[in-house]
This record gives sequence, C-alpha cells and structure tokens, in this order.
Amino acid sequence: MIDLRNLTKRFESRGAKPVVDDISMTVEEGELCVLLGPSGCGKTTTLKMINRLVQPTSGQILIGGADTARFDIVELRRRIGYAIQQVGLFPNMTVAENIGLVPQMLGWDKPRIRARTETLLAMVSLDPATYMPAYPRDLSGGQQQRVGVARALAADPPVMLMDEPFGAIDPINRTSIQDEFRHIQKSLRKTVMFVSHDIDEAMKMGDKVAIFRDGKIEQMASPDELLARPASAFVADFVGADRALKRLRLMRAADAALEPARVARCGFPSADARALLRNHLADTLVVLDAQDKPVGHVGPMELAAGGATLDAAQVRVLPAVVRASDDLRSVMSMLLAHGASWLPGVDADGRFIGYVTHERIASMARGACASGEASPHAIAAAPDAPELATGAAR
Ligand SMILES: Nc1ncnc2c1ncn2[C@@H]1O[C@H](COP(=O)(O)OP(=O)(O)OP(=O)(O)O)[C@@H](O)[C@H]1O
Repeated sequence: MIDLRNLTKRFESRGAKPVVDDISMTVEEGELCVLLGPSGCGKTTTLKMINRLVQPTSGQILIGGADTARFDIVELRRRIGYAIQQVGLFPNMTVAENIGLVPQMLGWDKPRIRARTETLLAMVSLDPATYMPAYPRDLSGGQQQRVGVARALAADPPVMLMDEPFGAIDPINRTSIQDEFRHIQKSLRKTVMFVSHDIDEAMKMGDKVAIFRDGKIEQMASPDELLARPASAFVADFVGADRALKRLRLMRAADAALEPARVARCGFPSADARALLRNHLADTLVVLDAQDKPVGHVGPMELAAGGATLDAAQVRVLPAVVRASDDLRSVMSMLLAHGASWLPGVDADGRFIGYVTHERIASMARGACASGEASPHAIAAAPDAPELATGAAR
C-alpha cells in the first residue's frame, strides 16, 4: 500500500507556490493508480517524492504502513521498481546485465539472476535466447521499453512507480504492452503508481485514476465513476465529451447480453416458436445447434412460410457473433458495420449467452442500466411461454 499524507513540494526557484500542494491519497495493495492531468500539474514530482528522487517539502509517505523517511535511501529504491519513458538502459551493458543489475546488488547468485531474467523477458514477450545477449542499441524503442519494465520488476519489488513507461511506443504495440503489463501486475499483485498523459491509457489501466490540477487532486475514483460522474467541469472537460463512449470500453458484452432463453432449434414446432416470439414481443429468434451454438435466426415471415417444424432451410444467416469478452465500444462498432440492431453473444466456447442490442448498449452508456438491472426493452418471458430451449438458457 502507498499512502501519501499532506504531501507538499515547493521548488525554491519556483517561488512560494507549491508544485504539489498538500495532497493525500492511498493506493491499496495490488492496485494500479494512474496519475493523470495536464502538463506541469505535479504528477512526476509526486512520483519522484515516493522514491526520494525529489525531497518532499512537507508531508508523509508510507509504504506498507512504514514511513519512508526512516528508510535508508538505497534500501528504499531497491524496494521500489521504477520505469520511465526514457527507459535509461545502460548502453554498454547487455539486456541481461541491465535486468540483472539490482538482483546482483542484492547479492543473488548467478543461476537465480539468469532464471529471473529469462522469466521476465518471456513475460514481456521478448525471446530470452535472442535478447539476453543483445545491447540496447540493437532494440527498437518499444523493445527497450519492455526491457525497462522487466528491469523494474527484476527484484520483485512490491511497489512500482512508472512514469509514462509506454509513451514512446507506437499505438499498436502500446496496446499489447499495456495488456501484458496489466496482466502481469494483476497476477503478481504489484502496487503501482503510473503517470500518464493519455486518457485512454488511464481508463484502461487504472483501478483508480487521480486527476491532477495545479498540484492538487481534483478527483480520484475508478475509471467508470470518473466517466459517469465527473466531480467538476474540469474533470468532465479533461475526460472528454465522448465520455459515454469511453465508458463503453470498460463494459463487456457479457454484461449486456439479454434473454438467453429466446431461442429455437431445428425440428422445434413452428407454433411454439411463434408463441415464443409473441410472448417476448420479439421479431426474431436465434437458432441454436445441439451444442447451443448460434447457427442463424428466424422471424415470423420464415416461420409462416415453413411447415409444422422449424427446418434448416428457413434459418437466416447471422452477420456476426459477439464474444462475451468484447468491449461494448467494439460491439457498437460491429453493430454499425453490419447495420444490425442486435447480434448474438457467445461465450468462450461459442455457446449462446443472449442478445446484445443497440438499445441496451445505448442505455448502459447513459448509465440508466447498471449491470444486472433490466433494460427497458427486456421483456421477461411470460409464465406460459413454451419451454423451447431450456437447455440453452443460462
Ligand atoms: N527541479 C525542479 N526545479 C524547479 N521546478 C521544477 C522542478 N521539477 C519540476 N518543476 C516544475 O514543477 C511543475 C510540475 O512538474 P512535474 O514534472 O511534476 O509535472 P507533470 O505533471 O509530471 O508534467 P508532465 O506531464 O509535463 O511531465 C512544473 O511546472 C515544473 O516546471
């Protein structure tokens, strides 16, 4: 846990006005907190006070409940991993030597350092055999930043400070390293303070986001809370006019899927299928195969044109399916691309989990439907609805 209490920093050259002004905040163990705000608002200075690259003017910094002012500075820095945009790899050392530096200072033996270096390189998706003997000049900017992250993790510090660590990476590689780092951070339960300029990065990475303004914290909250309820005009402005769309990125198709029982299968009585449509005030049924995977859909017209039971020839092709883990912004974009008002959601095995509709997503973006609440158009099955597909309902 990182606990900042009434932390203030004044630089003499900057006069009486503090650049960090009496801030208090707590980052719980295993949490990643992003410091976000305009240039010059004191984010980096806050970070640097934690590992004492900058000496606080006043206030307290506690790590794991202990006041860091009492720690020996070398010991303090060994306990805190630090990754910065400029990376700062030593050019005359190999990648392995760069990563092994702190473990070596801690007196680890060579086999342990080698094993750790191999694990960390694999973790950041760099092949250990190829990259351990390489020099920083042999690597791209993005690869250097990956090594920088591996080095910050080397001695397994409980706390990590990261200052725009992915800032120099192109957007495509940045997305993948953000995903990888978030996965590593969650699985290793590192407590991380992460400075960013990038609102999308902050919303994606942070358990909490602290919005800084002129050395003060304007609002600290979860990404969803910040987007849904910005505490001030400054925060609303900062998170952007498209905050409803940004919120959609934080939500998954699984949270939006509705009416998993509104389904049919080939061979089912057409009269029952029509009754199911009536009872749900719906104009379509997803048709499932024996494994509960969507194979198409039918509406009243197909049912009217067919015989007594539903036949494969009546089933219309689905334009696409949505995976449960897809974020709702991507789903919205799929709906628009296909000109569809809904698409079937499927789980990791391809089994139907429900309808993901345009209306439901719009309603979630507005915040009208917290997950779990019924959407206004979700009409529950009437008690006399035929039990066409109990096997598919979940
Ligand atoms: N050593 C220093 N001496 C004097 N002023 C400094 C020093 N370090 C930082 N500052 C000033 O303190 C203010 C806050 O700087 P800081 O680097 O913490 O901001 P930031 O929010 O991290 O900005 P950015 O996003 O641009 O990195 C700035 O106005 C900066 O010029």
